[in-house]
Amino acid sequence: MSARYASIGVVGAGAWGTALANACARAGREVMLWGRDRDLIAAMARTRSNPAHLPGVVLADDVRPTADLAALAGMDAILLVVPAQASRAVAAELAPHLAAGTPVVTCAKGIERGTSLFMTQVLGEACPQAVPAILSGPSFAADVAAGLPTAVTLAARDPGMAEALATALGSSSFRLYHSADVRGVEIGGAAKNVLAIAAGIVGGRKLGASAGAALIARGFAELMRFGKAYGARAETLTGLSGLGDLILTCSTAQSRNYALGLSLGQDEGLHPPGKLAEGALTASVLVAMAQARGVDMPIARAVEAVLAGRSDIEQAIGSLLARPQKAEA
Ligand SMILES: NC(=O)C1=CN([C@@H]2O[C@H](COP(=O)(O)OP(=O)(O)OC[C@H]3O[C@@H](n4cnc5c(N)ncnc54)[C@H](OP(=O)(O)O)[C@@H]3O)[C@@H](O)[C@H]2O)C=CC1
Ligand SMILES: O=C(CO)COP(=O)(O)O
Repeated sequence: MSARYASIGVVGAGAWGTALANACARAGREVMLWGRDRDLIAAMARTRSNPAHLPGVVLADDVRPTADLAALAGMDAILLVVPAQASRAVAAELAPHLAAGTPVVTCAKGIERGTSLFMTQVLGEACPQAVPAILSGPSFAADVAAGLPTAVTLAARDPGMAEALATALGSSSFRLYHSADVRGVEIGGAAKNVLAIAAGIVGGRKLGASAGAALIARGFAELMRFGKAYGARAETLTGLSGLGDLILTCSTAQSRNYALGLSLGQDEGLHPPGKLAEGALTASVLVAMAQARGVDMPIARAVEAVLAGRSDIEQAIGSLLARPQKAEA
């Protein structure tokens, strides 16, 4: 066992937090998994499962569920796995329990509404004594929990820390590539969710596989333009956390963002209700940030207009198809 990062605190006992806790245990780490719902945490400890968020998955023996954030004090590193819009509040609650210099790896995919801040920037404000990092890439919680092969990227500004964390958390089935391009990794995860809603709409409207492929390619052009405008490296955007996650999330209704788009495309409204679809929350801030830097994102704009009720699906599709044909860029 690597001496570094032997103990990991996972903050957030949803689908992804539970899957990551199991992945960390598989990598030989000692894991504490925090959730806010005391009843659910007690049931998880008793039944060694999380039927509320990840049914059918057995919690690894080395994962200790807790409802007490203070119990995470002294953990070598923290994974913050709550929704993007809840990350500031939860990080602020966690802050008093963290030693200076503790890495906090955000695993949420989104941009904070109201502040237009990326997830590591939110962490920097809410938990200033922590060292922010990000984990993102093509990885459904159910696949990771089942031990199916997955590969994601972990980025920290200090390349040595990124590599040590990737080594500590990775295993043969959960492969972690490391990077120093924090901004690039967080942009890919946030933007792809918005574009996945568009892909779902294409699926729901039965526009065909060719249209689906065109949507991914043109969506990727938008992600690249946005990323470059906000300081991402091109090789990150073409990697696991950018193109890799865009392809995954735009391809299957296993994605909650795609499933939301599918429902919109079938004129069934914002279904399935109660399921987290980060893209629906990030769309407006992504579009506003694109506009602020003069980045053209017609697909993201169309998604935002549909979600805001300013456009119906036919108008949104019509506006995209009516755009002037131009050189590919
Ligand atoms: N699921 C996946 O396959 C993947 C998800 N992600 C990302 O991980 C993040 C979390 O998603 P996921 O785990 O799937 O979502 P879930 O809906 O499965 O779980 C969300 C978890 O966050 C908790 N939570 C929500 N709001 C708060 C709050 N204000 N304070 C404390 N806890 C809160 C919920 O608690 P409660 O149960 O009490 O509501 C729940 O435990 C998202 O940003 C998502 O994009 C990334 C990769 C894969
Ligand atoms: O981010 C994910 C896979 O990489 C999960 O996607 P959804 O949140 O759309 O389910």
